[in-house]
Amino acid sequence: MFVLRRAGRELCATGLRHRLRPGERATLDRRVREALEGTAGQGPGTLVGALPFEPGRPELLYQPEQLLSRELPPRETGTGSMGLFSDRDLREIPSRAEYSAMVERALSRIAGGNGLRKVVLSRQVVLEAAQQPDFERLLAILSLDPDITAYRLDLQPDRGGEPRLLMGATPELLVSRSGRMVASEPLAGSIPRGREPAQDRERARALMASDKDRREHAITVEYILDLLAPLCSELGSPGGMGLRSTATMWHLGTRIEGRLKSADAPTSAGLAALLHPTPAVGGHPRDRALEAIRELESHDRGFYAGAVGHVDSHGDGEWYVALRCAQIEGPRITLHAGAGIVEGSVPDDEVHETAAKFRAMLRALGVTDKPRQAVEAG
Ligand SMILES: C=C(O[C@@H]1C=C(C(=O)O)C=C[C@H]1O)C(=O)O
Repeated sequence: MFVLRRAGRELCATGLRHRLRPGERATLDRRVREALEGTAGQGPGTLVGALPFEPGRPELLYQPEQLLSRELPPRETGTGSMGLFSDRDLREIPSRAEYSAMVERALSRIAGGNGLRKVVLSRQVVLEAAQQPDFERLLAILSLDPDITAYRLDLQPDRGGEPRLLMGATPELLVSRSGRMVASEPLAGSIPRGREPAQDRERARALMASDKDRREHAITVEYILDLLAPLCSELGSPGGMGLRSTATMWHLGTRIEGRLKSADAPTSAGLAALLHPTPAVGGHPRDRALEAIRELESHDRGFYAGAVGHVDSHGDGEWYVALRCAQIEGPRITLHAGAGIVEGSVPDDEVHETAAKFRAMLRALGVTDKPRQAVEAG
């Protein structure tokens, strides 16, 4: 099953009819067009799926058996919890001290003058549950935050056995295409929400005023504008940079909108492949950042920080950055979170930022106070 659920709308796909032919990421747009032409008139005219973080790894993209797009009644808002981990423990990989040391190493590289300006480093929280979570319920709880898009992706849609899933609640639009209109809404520069309203407002103000976060943000916006500019006749960010929030985080965000020069421009999947990974999840310059991530991170990102979305036979569709997610394999749940490092980043702050980014999923899973303190401290 594949589900994408956001304010008032849900796209739900079941079954697998045709899997996209594997190939180089640079050929994704062509392969997507071929698949949509080859299956025209048979089954839904849409492919759904995800791109993994690593550009060299195979995508998971397929034509489903059924596709249902429907309006949803206004969402309930609030928070909920599954109470799954009452007496279980949680492991942080790498440990906070090791993550902090990774950030130091990244800062040395940035200062080292090889051109690296930004790198996003991530870490994991691994939970061993007593039982496999109820996926429907987890998605429903994640969907209570009106500022996110909740998603569910079966990682082995054509195989039986123990389910392997990616579920999450992302605040970030990588790219959407509707006819000639293209949009992207990168987020970069973050601070955890405050517990009290006055503290919360103060944090938002501090984020907007932070030179380090503004630089981190600007790198991402410039990168996306540079890549989209050759394809667009009009392109800009009319609203400029502003604050975005989720139930647990403040972010700096910019909505970028453009008009494609030609109807033959890349499909939404092709645009996702062009932009991904942006400096919001990789770094800048892209290849240097990917090299640094491969050397400094010891875990596999899989689909975390990749892109999840859909594309139809007109090329339309939307792709979200696969953030705030958990990979679920039976009772084992792996959460991922990362933070952008630029000159001026403070290792301890990045530890706290990543801890806060785990919160939405940990709360939904109902991790009890003991492990929650371990992750939420600060
Ligand atoms: C990498 C993550 O988030 C990304 C990094 C951000 C930052 O460094 O400020 C902000 C939003 C996301 O683009 C994550 O949530 O794991």
